Amino acid sequence: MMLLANLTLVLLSVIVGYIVFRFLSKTSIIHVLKKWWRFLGEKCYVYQFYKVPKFNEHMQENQLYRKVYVYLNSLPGVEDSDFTNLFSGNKSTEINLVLESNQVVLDNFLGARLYWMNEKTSSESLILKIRKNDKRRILVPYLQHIHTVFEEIEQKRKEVRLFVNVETELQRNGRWRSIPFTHPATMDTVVMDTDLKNKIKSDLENFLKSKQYYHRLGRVWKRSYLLYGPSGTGKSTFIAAIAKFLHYDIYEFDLNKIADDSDLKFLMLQTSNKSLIVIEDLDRYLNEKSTAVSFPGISNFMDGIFSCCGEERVMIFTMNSKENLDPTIIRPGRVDVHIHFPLCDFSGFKSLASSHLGLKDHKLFPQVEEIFQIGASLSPAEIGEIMISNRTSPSRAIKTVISALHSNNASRVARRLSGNGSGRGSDELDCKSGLFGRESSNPMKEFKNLYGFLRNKSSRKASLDFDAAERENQNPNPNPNPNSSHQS
Ligand SMILES: Nc1ncnc2c1ncn2[C@@H]1O[C@H](COP(=O)(O)OP(=O)(O)OP(=O)(O)O)[C@@H](O)[C@H]1O
Ligand SMILES: [Mg+2]
Repeated sequence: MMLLANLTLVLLSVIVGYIVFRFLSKTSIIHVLKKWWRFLGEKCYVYQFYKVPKFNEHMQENQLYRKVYVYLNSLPGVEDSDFTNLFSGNKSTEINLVLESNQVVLDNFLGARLYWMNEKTSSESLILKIRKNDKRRILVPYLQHIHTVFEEIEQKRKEVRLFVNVETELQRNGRWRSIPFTHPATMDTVVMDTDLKNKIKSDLENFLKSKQYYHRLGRVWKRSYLLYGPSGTGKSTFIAAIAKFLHYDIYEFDLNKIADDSDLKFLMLQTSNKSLIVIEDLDRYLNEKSTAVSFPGISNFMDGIFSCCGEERVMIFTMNSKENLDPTIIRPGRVDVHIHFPLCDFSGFKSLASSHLGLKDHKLFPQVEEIFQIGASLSPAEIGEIMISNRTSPSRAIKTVISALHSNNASRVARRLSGNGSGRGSDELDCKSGLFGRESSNPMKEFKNLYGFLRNKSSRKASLDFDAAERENQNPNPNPNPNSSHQS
């Protein structure tokens, strides 16, 4: 009897507690209590105040004010402030929160609480309130942190531009012409092995944070990527995605419009930092010797030794094939990361079906998988095109992909029978006709192996190679890598 009464009492207290909690959380009482609590807590400390005025005594704008202002308006704490202004941003859907005058916004940094007030009296200024105990420990790193965040925000706001070099005679306006870069590709829209994509993203992010590291090594702060694979596999699209990801301008070098080595150097010196330096189809220039720039000229350019005045460049070179090249052109240090873009396999097909047709599964998928397994393949560009033209009927789209794969397979077998299909050179010839042979019998498996290779063995290689697993297996003693610690 006693036990039952106790149980009822506990149950009743839980119900009452729950109702009170619901009531408090639905009303503002809990916020009022929190505010009082904070107010009482604040009274127990001694504070120091710093004023950041908007203008100096000569009425010139204080750059620090602008940095702090942009930083504060990006803080999640602005949303919690009692009063916040809403403004439309640069893009039509963008809404910015801007702190109202005399509102306080709270920030946390390295375990310390900091209070900012947007003071608008006779002169505008921002006031920082910080506990005296915390001041010595955090003030300097906190101001550096504000500077870094401000730079990141500014970089993201900046319009990305595409620069192309023009012939010498137009020199009076400079050699670069630019337009806003509005390519719609993003890291999300590029079809690629997810692990590999994440690995590349984090490689880029690590690069951005590595200024001190590169300087300590006495190296130019640049990172170079080689994107190679058959036509239509997404190399150029991936460059666009990287530019968006980094918010970097693109400088695309057309080597046919460059007079000689010193002209190349001159153009490089005219690029700005925080930019992508791109040479598309580098293998074509080198193999066909179609440019007036010499081999050492290109090598020096790739080494980044021209970036005397600015840095933070990401260099990207694309190629259809690494074969038939002088290997020194893509040696470690000159090219840091090799990324293979293979033809589609079944998993790539499924990603395209999902993005282009909204299909996660379909009764014809097993049939598609089967034909991929016997070695047929198309480029993502070809499969994507078929899907776009048949997007009103997913079944028709898949059937068309199946017949395209069948005819690819038939021509592959015919080539093999006629003795022309065994070498990689002939695969590349096929690239030009639009129907491709495969560089490996199972590119995605190869991709995954390669990625596994990167994860397990990158610490021993100077350049990351997403296509080196097989070579690595044949060579149990690869060169040790002195620079690997920042790479993975
Ligand atoms: N992996 C992919 N993910 C998404 N779209 C792709 C992919 N590969 C190709 N495409 C689509 O195919 C078209 C051609 O791709 P892209 O120009 O990037 O190929 P590429 O590898 O640069 O070819 P090339 O070697 O001929 O220059 C683009 O419209 C792109 O949207
Ligand atoms: Mg391309």
